[in-house]
Amino acid sequence: MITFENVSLVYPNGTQGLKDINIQINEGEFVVIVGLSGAGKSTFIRSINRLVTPTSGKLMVNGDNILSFKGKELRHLRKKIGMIFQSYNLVKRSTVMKNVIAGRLGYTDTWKSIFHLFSEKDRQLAYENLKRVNIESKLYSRADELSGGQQQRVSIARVLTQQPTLLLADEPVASLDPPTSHQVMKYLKQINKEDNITTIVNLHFIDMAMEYADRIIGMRDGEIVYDGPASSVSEKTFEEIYGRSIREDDIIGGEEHE
Ligand SMILES: Nc1ncnc2c1ncn2[C@@H]1O[C@H](COP(=O)(O)OP(=O)(O)OP(=O)(O)O)[C@@H](O)[C@H]1O
Repeated sequence: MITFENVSLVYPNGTQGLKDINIQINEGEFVVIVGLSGAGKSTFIRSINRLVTPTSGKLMVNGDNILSFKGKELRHLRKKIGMIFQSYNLVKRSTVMKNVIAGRLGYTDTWKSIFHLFSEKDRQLAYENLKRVNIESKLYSRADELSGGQQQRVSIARVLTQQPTLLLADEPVASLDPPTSHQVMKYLKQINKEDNITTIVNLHFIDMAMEYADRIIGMRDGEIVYDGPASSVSEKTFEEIYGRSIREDDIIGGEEHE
């Protein structure tokens, strides 16, 4: 369980990224955060694995206030939180397998990881996870030989190999075309349901949010301005969150290719 209690974040230049956030996210939920560019979605998500550090309040993750975490505690927290980025963050010149097995780094002694001494069990786990996202045939390809959608699937396999209890995805489909975006979102949703991994995704397309979210949190100017089940969200809700009428470019459209 994740609880934000009066959490605010002021960046060093004085910009207020988060303003007095109070919210609870329960185990196993699939939450989508929506809001215009600059609303604070990334800041919210990155606070949870302390890529950014809120400047006041309490941020409880499974009973601990992670805002006081340093060193070993922080490494332990990050080991259990998988992160998916818009830009995939793969090591481009490395093979798919090497990228995926890197998910085990948090569990491997430093000296072993330097020499790539991963156990057979770790290799098997990496392979199984590549199979889950249907990309095992690319095992020996270099990451930069793959399409954007394939690279994002590899990054999902890497995160699964980390065996996280929580998955954060910061605009995971922002660089993909509509069919590929649906495919990636379907994998994320499937993993959330099958493995009961709490999943928090930032998205800016409202049709995607409505299709895949169980719960939608709307942000504007660093504040939470909406929180409710996806089933009760309408175009009007988004207009309230965005503070303007909905435009064509707020919708991704399309469907997954079979
Ligand atoms: N490192 C930083 N230093 C100063 N201000 C920042 C920093 N990172 C973000 N901000 C500011 O904080 C606010 C929230 O940004 P954030 O990136 O969280 O929004 P977002 O909703 O994720 O937007 P986007 O979809 O464009 O990434 C914005 O005003 C942004 O300019």
